[in-house]
Amino acid sequence: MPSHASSATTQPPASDPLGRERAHLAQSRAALRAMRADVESLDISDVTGNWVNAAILEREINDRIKALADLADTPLFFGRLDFLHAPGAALAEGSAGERFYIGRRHVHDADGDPMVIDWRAPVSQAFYRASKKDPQDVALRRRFGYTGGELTAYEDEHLTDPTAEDQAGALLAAEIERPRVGPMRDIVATIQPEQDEIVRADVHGTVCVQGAPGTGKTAVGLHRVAYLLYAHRERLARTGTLVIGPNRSFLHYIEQVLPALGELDVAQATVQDLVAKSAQVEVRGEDEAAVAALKGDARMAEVLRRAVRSGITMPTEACVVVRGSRRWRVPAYELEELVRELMEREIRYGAAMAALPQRIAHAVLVRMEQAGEAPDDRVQDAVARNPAVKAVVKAAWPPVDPAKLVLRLLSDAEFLSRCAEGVLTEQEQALLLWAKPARSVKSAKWSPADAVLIDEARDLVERTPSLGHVVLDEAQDLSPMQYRAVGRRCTTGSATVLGDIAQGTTPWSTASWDEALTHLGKPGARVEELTMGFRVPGEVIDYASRLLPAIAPELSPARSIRESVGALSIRQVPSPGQAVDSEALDAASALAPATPPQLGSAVVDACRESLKREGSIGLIAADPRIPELGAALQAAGLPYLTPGTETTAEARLTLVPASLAKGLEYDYVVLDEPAAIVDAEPDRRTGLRRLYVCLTRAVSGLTILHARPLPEALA
Ligand SMILES: Nc1ncnc2c1ncn2[C@@H]1O[C@H](COP(=O)(O)OP(=O)(O)OP(=O)(O)O)[C@@H](O)[C@H]1O
Repeated sequence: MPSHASSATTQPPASDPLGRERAHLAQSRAALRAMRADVESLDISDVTGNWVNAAILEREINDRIKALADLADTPLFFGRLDFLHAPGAALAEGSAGERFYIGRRHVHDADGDPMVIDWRAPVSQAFYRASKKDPQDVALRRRFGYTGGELTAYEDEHLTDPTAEDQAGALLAAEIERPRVGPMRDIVATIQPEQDEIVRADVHGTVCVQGAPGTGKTAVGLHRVAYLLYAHRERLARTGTLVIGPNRSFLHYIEQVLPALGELDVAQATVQDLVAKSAQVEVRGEDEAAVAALKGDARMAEVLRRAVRSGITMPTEACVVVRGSRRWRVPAYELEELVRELMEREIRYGAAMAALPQRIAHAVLVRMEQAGEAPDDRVQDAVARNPAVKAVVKAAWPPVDPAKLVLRLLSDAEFLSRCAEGVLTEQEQALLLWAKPARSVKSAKWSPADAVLIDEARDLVERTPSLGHVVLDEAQDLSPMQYRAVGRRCTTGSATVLGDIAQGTTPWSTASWDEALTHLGKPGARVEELTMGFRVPGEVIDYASRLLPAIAPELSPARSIRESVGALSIRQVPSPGQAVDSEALDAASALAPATPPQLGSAVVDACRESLKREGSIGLIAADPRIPELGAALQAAGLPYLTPGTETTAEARLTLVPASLAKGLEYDYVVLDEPAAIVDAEPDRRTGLRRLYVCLTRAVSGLTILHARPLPEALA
């Protein structure tokens, strides 16, 4: 079997297979260095005519140099495929019997022959999908283990040999259990078949992924963007890609994954960032839950549609255009017809406003022609700009400022009632109105939900530009109006929607994916389910899943890839004079759910214990308990970070408010007082869902400390 590695001059003997693989790695590294040196030595002085081109080219070259960087602590390839036959003429890279090394990026030698194949190339797909049942012509799949940047082990699967025993699994387990320090890592080496199906799904279709905590939804979404950028580079570079996450600390946690895969140009934002930017208002206010839920209700779209069009007025007088010595008259009934016709067409308000003067001018031109004149396009444009025509347009189809319009809706009861009639009840209308109406757009205390309304109004006036692909993570928390806001940013593109109904913690959280996809404007999109958990140990996920009947009865519990015994520890901290009898505690907590100071010191002890192990530690607690625990950690001399700050080998403990825990993970989690986490939410189901999120953040171990009784299902 020909191999590019075999051309090496210092080839170790066949009796040292690992040595041979290391030699191929060394040669690949040298080839990558040569590729980088080629780019660095490019002289662009005579190909760039002006400084703008030069700047663009220079940026592209710099990006290319960055993309060709050799990551010191990961080897250039993580796998090898030996095919039995020619993979097929349609495959871009590869020929009969050849051996392929699969890695993060493509590396070729001086002759242009591949040393490492990009994991996204068609030929690499077999690395993720081939199985004994369907070997896809793969004779051998080899997975490499590594420490730092050096290969230390390998594991073989002989897919076409029925007598061969599989050893695969240990490296995957080691990869998953590798202690977490720093931001989220890529999973290219160990993407699983069910995940790969989603990663490589067609760019034209929207995919929605329901998955229990830790099933790899975020990882899959990020790898999907990287895959799509590889497969449709030009198109997506033009239209743009965007990853939407729930908050800044989450975005910070995931921000290194795509650059590590060589993708530097993917935008990241929260829904709030996105709409506040386009709405051009400062968000400084908060709505009460009921008000926010109503503002996020899809019915608001109809209210806004009516509001935007509320100023349209039928002309009652003729339009008289004077040109030279002649006067041209378009009667009121004809103007009305033009306005009605535009109203019936489903075009944006602003586009119709721009079309109306041209329509009126056309009516004038028809009259000119009837009178024997031969006006051309320039005359039509001049007529469209005529003050008489402008005056008619301004009165009939007045300009709309989206923020001012929403301000009026929320302050003017009569206007709101006109726009909301038959859509919202009177009580609902009353709920929407500001107690103290704002004077101006600038001084108004806009809430996040208001910004979404303004964004919707803006889109009714002027089409929001669409991106090529949008990944929407933690989607279950979006309101229908937020789904619409995301949907209009991918009207001509596609989306990957990731979420878990059981982790919905907003009052408006998604009840069904079909409904959510309809609001997104992608009805009928494929819904896939991921069921294998990679984060949470079996014992912990089983424990957390006891909450499912109360929080999402339609979902089945996730399975875990690992059964690590002893991963879960539950400790009750009795306070002096307080019975540990749960009935008594229930009665006590109903009155005043105070938490004894002993809990704080037990929590500090648990943190100290966890810090003796390797990896990151998250202390998760109800938001109101954070100041007290922060003080306790400080008093004990334990330095801690806040979410979004990168953990390092020196600073490994993060104090996490329950409201920010979603999407994050730590090797060891110390969970403070579950009852307080439940109580911090407006209703019990949301509280239990928040607790479910917090219980499922640990990779290796979870310690729960409580003084108050645990919620029933967990007791
Ligand atoms: N195929 C895989 N190989 C190795 N690790 C994986 C794999 N899939 C997922 N993981 C790891 O499992 C952990 C959980 O993944 P991820 O955060 O994507 O899950 P999630 O479904 O988004 O979880 P949550 O619902 O809690 O947000 C991460 O550390 C991720 O790197």
